[in-house]
Amino acid sequence: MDIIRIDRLALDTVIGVYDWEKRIHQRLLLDLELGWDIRPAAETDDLSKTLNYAAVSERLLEFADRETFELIETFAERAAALILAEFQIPWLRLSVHKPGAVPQAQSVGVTIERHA
Ligand SMILES: Nc1nc2c(c(=O)[nH]1)N=C([C@H](O)[C@@H](O)CO)CN2
Repeated sequence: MDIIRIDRLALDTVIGVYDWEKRIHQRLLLDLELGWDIRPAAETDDLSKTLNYAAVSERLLEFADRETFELIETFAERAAALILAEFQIPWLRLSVHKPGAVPQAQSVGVTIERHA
């Protein structure tokens, strides 16, 4: 299985367990590894035969803009389910980073792997 990557996709969303967090937007950074066979696209040089990373990114930005979350775990699971279902991806690994959540850390986060 080949991998199509999206690195450090920046999203602003309402996320957090504390009351003050429910009144603001905070930045999340996503790393995605999306399982895909890239050979049909490489052989034909045809975008329609591959997974369009721009379309995936746009869908995630829209999702983050419309929804609210408490936990980054919830964000990760729901984002993974959405991408698996809508883009016919067999497998993905998704990391969600929340920069600044712990002042002494560059970021905190979760990583999940899911199959369709
Ligand atoms: N495992 C988690 N721990 C914490 C989360 C979370 O989403 N998952 N969230 C918070 C707060 O929202 C924090 O980010 C505020 O700074 C605390 N722990």
